[in-house]
Amino acid sequence: MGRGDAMVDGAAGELRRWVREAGGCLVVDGAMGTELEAHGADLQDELWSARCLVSAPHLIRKVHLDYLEAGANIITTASYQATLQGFQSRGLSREQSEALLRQSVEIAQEARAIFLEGRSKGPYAARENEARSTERRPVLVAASVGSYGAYLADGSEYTGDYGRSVTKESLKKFHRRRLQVLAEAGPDLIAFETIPNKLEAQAYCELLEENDIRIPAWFSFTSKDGANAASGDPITDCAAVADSCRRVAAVGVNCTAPRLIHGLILAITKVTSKPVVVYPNTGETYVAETKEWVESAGGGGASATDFVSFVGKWRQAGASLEGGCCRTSPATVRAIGRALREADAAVADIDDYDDFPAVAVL
Ligand code: MET
Ligand SMILES: [Zn+2]
Repeated sequence: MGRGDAMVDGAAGELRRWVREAGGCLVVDGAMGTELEAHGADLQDELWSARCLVSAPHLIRKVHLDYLEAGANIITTASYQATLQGFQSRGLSREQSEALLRQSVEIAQEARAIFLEGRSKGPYAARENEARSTERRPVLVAASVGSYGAYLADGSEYTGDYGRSVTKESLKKFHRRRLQVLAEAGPDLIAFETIPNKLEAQAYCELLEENDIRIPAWFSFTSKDGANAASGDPITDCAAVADSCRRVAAVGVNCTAPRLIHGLILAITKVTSKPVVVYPNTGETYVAETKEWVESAGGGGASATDFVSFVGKWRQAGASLEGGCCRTSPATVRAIGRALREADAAVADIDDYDDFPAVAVL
């Protein structure tokens, strides 16, 4: 990390300020795609959740609002699988496609406005206690950029296998305009999600620089073994790429089994001091052919309760942004927030002991 470089603290520094304002950690929302499906949306389509940008924007707004009500500090837009190439292959014009990308950000901003307004004058007596403890909590919109594998819709975000013809330049070309459009829509953060390999992280890093994107970004990788990104590139190599990029504010892992997360946090914190973001799935496996999630061979699936039992451990290991990915829900996010508050209260208690004479600790 180029210390002394003002921009380094620009991106990571701004995010750190939000983390501080939230009391030490930020709650990221849960799944968008699978939550839309849980509400009855049919996403058996190559555009997946992006399909709802066209057909059911009100549903997307509802999911954002549900996560805000559940205590999320960060809501992630429905642009994960929204690409100009994907929309245009469906016959939409370039203008229409760009408008849909912008709308993904606008829908989230609208949900935030409704949420904040409701809190200032709305009837939230029943939520009073909870509202008070989170009164000044930051509420941020992260524009989702799914990996190239998400566009391919063949599950390759979980294998990192893009084939030989895909180069850093072709990845840059693929993501460039989409990134520009999303950035121009004015989100607070850009979430590069389910990155399966080092090459794509390098491409993003160069794009952020070349396009002078000043919105703090996070790079979030997928892993199947707890030590490497999905492609087999060591997670430390991937995190080091993110660390070297001054526009990157946080580094982490998403859509990965909960049981693998602890080791990954420990590995990532070896190579970067940037904030760490984790938002695992429930531990099930995605089958691209049928577009379904199935129980992983040998188990490993985590119920909401199991998932939440990990939260404090991840916090201790160094994660300061936590949420959920596929198959998690507002209930998971509510439980994550509660577990994080408990973990931080426990740490505060231990700190208090320092003020007592040693004998009092015994
Ligand atoms: N933010 C995206 C979503 O929850 C991430 C999907 S990972 C396959 O829909
Ligand atoms: Zn996911």
